[in-house]
Amino acid sequence: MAAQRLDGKALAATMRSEIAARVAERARAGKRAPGLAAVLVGEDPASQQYVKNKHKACQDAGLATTVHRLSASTTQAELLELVGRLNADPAVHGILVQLPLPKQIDDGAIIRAVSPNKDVDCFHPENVGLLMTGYPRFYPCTPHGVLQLLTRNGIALAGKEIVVLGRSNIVGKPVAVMLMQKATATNPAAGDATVTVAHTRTKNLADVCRRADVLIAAAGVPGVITPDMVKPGAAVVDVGTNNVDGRWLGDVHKDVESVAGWLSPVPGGVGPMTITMLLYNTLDAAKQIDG
Ligand SMILES: Nc1nc2c(c(=O)[nH]1)N[C@@H](CN(C=O)c1ccc(C(=O)N[C@@H](CCC(=O)O)C(=O)O)cc1)CN2
Repeated sequence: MAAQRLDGKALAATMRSEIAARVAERARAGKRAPGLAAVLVGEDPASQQYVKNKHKACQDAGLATTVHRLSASTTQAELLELVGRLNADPAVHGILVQLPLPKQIDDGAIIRAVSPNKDVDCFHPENVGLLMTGYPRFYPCTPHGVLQLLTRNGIALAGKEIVVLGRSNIVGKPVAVMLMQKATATNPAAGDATVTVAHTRTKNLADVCRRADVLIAAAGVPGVITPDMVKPGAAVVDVGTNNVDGRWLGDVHKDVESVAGWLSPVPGGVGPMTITMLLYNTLDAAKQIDG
């Protein structure tokens, strides 16, 4: 039997209208529109597309959004100067610097320069620390999108065996932390699950993955999860967005469809949720800053 679809496009549309309604409510109360400043350095085609999609999603939901496009030869000092101006601008509640950055720029220095109060990507070490210790200021967008996709489809996580394939700072590490954390009133996006983090050096990777009730594939390797690595009926979330010859391919092989109980597609799964959770965080930042 074919897996049920974890439809990120449909859930993103629902959540974006919920966000738009809350933005409209704030406008009726005389509050300033939540403002997002996106910074794009260079001409990487995928990054250009992501920023364009983020900008449009913000506009559609009634957020105030600006895109700052800088040339590929921008220096670190020039980028720091722009980030400093955005930090000081009261109309900007959220700042996102699209990654990856060109080689001459130290992305860690830029991430640390964004005000933690406006860090809607949740990449700043202060926000990572708050997330890790169970007092999140923001939730990182892709991990939060994964949790929403699972929980809003009725997939219970508490006590489940979850395997995360991938250990990046953007996805693997934070999604593992969120999935294992105890759910509390101050930390509702938490899974209460038993989590194993696997990666390219993991021994017996297929055996480890097959233990999972929920498998999160975030390795960035097209088709790396094959049907023999999946427990029958498991929920499989594909975080991979690999552009191969102009086509978007996930980390999950298409034949997994016949083994899994639930499967998120690529495109149309986690990607649209990542953008939605950015809108969610920008609204949240506006609430935290303006009330
Ligand atoms: N500052 C950030 N940089 C990067 C992040 C991030 O969260 N913040 N994540 C990734 C890229 N990313 C968001 O920026 C992202 C990747 C993919 C998608 C997406 O919607 N993918 C589509 C397929 C592509 C398409 O149709 O255009 C999908 O899966 O349906 C959105 C955002 C690295 N950099």
